[in-house]
Amino acid sequence: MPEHRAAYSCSNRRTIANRARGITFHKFHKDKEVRKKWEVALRREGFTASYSSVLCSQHFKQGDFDRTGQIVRLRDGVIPSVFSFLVHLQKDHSYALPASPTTYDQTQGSLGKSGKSGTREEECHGQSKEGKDHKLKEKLEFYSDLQIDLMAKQGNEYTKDYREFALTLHLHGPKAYKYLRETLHFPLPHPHTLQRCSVDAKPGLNKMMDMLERRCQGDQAKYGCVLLMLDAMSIRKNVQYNPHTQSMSGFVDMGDGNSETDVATEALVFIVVGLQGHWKAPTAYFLNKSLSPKTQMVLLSHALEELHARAFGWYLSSIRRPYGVGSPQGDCSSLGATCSGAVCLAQNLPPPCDSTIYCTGNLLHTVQMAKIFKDDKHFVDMGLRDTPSRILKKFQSLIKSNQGEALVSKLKDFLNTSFAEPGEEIEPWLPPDWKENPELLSQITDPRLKQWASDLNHLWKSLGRKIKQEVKDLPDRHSQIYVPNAVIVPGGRFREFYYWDSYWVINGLLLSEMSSTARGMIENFLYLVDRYGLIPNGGRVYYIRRSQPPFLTIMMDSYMENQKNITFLSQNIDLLEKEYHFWMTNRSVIVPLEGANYTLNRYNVPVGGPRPESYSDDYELAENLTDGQQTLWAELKAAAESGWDFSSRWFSKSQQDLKGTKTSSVIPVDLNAILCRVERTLVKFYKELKMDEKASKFQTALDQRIEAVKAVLWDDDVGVWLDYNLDDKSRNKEFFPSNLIPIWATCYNNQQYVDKAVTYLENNPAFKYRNGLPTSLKNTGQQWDFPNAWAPLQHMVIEGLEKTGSNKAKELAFSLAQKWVQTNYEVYQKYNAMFEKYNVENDSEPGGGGEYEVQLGFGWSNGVVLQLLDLYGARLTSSSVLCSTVSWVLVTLPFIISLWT
Ligand SMILES: OC[C@H]1O[C@H](O[C@H]2O[C@H](CO)[C@@H](O)[C@H](O)[C@H]2O)[C@H](O)[C@@H](O)[C@@H]1O
Repeated sequence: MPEHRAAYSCSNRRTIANRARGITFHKFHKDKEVRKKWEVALRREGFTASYSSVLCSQHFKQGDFDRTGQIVRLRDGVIPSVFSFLVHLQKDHSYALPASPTTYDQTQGSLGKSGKSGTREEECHGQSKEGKDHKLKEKLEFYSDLQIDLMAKQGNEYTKDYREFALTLHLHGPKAYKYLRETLHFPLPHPHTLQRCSVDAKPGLNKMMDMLERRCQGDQAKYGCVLLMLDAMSIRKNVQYNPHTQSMSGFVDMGDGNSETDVATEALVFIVVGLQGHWKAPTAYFLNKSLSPKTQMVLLSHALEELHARAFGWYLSSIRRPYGVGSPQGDCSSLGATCSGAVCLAQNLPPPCDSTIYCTGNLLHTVQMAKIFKDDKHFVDMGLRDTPSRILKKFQSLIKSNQGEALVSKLKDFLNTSFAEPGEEIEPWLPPDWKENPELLSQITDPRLKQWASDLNHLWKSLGRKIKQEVKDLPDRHSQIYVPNAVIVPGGRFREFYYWDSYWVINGLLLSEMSSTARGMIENFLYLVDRYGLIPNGGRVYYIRRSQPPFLTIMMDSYMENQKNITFLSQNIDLLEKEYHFWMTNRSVIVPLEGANYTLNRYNVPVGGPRPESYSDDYELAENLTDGQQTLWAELKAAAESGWDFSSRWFSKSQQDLKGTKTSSVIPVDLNAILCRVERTLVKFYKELKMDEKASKFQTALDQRIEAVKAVLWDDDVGVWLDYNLDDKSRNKEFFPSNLIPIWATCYNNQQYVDKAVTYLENNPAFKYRNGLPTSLKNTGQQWDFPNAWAPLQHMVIEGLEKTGSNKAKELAFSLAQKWVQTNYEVYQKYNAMFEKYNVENDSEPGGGGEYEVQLGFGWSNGVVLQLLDLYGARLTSSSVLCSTVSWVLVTLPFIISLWT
């Protein structure tokens, strides 16, 4: 009767050679109970020993044998314990790489409960799950780059790679393996043969990562969006000698090459699960003994970094912790996650956008950190000359074959050949509604100001841009976001539209009688709300997950005041409301104060990674932080969302510099004032549209906000509105022009607030500067601080004061307008240019500081000057009264002298 070797992967036979090596063969024990134990020890599903089943002596420990007699016998009751299991057989017992389809399904289930998986999946690609067959097909596709090699295999020899592939495929999906082998007749080894193959399944990262990376490059949509699972489980102490690899296993092994003497009692397994496409891949495992939560976190962040470096887009990590080790809450919070109980879902922040060229990945990191361009924005504004996946492939091979100095020079060549210069995707655009002599010019008395206003009117032509059709056709080759209508850009490095800048641009355009251009820009914003649910900071993909101060409804108000186009309003009112809801859903927070709860808004951008357009600055700023890098980067983005990037306004009390930026802890006066004005405008719009229910809904929202602004932001001692800090539970007493924006927004219900605030301004040292109202009184070197002054802030303060009805306020308003116009005019005379910001301290100088050179152009500065000339055209002068007297004397002196002589 033939013998059956019962042990998995055992190839020993009764041969002379084996007998010479001392290998003996042993029948299964007669005793039922002992026999059962042997069967279990074999880990063969459904296996029952028959009379002919045998085990060779290599599956027993030395001490299991009684060698006293002539025949080598097994001692009574011993159980075989030495096996070289393939990893997929280890799963039920110890350190298995969880590869069965059930693991995947369970994962889906647990995520489903938390409500995260579905949401992420939809957010990522918006598709639903597919059927079983499709799953199988996908598994096969997953390996498609290896199929050609397989079909080409000749002869009986299986190469190492080939064996590794076969083992990995079998591990990954036995059904797929069977299908390939039996239905498609791939020359794959029989699963039994496979059992004899040794596999390099050592702890640490395995080759799956490489395969995934290849897959991801080929199909970013399907493979770029992944979930990283970390599973920790207890294992039985089990030290074994593996004759195939001639090594011992069972000790602590972190895959770092260090030999440990402790026996492993725990296994950590990392599995990458495709959120789109139903695939999963075990990518790493570690054997350890009571791993500290901190080390677990280190391993997890390495795994995340690995994904990041290999250009995987979105990822979440789900952590199942072993019982009784550490506090899940503490561990998860270091990753910015929230947990409950022993199971927690750590959500890694999404990157600024999904592009593995413009927003995440090794290419972005390498180019920006090589500092090839003076301004990081240069690289992320370049278009691609080829598909993203081909460009990434080229980059990978460049990296592989070049290091050190050679890399930078090769990178430059690569950028020259694979990328287009910034701006090639847009063309200059002459606004068709541009007019030589808008009515506004005739209202300006000072001839020099009149000429200047005419120059500014001409500037619209140089700031007009139309996005080329190719951006619409091949969006993934451009960082520029497609919008249907041409735009007026700020200028300089800002080659795309900016959200809040456009409010002052549109106001200026309306004064220049260019209402079609203004309307086109508003339509673009409506299109963006419709498409993305928010208006991005600016017209680039790297701005897509953050916005800017919400001016859309107020822009529409400017347009409506000018054009009275009720049809346009009624066609788009829903989108105005949709944008409002974005802010209320994603940027609101409940502020508990003195026993009441108030709903107010803040800037908050839960998005990870450095800002792509300022990558190296952000990266270096956070470089020495042991934890909290992601948090700092998110806070910097929130500051950018405020439009005040950067400012002492967002610094925390304990750290008064850029590293201390904690924007999301601040309830900003200006944001809430702007939303007050949005709510008031929506009430007005709905009344005009005779939609009373909606009007009263927004009236209620407005009333509630006015109450909340009063309770939380009004400070009766200081006599003005102040930012409220959620961490310190206190108001920031520093001067900022934003403290006065509620006047502009009419976000109060009692005139006495205005009177007090006017007195506050009049007595504030900030008011004394002859070149305008500074952004703050702190000189931090940041651009939204002293000594810089910005057009939008001057405008909101001046227009607010002007409309209060108080004479004192109107006087202050005019005085500020005169200072601002004069400063801008003097700088214009000196540099023949308009700037984005100005210096209140030094005469005739633009502003400075911050992370980039001061820019010329400049959209909002032009718009604000035109607005002030419209408001006070008959009174404003190009120089101060003293200066104008002197210049009058100088002009008229020769005439006087001639009369005299
Ligand atoms: O590149 C750095 C930052 O540049 C922009 O901010 C500044 O310019 C914008 C356009 O004029 C303006 O809206 C903003 O208030 C300025 O601080 C950009 O908006 C930022 O997101 C970007 O990080």
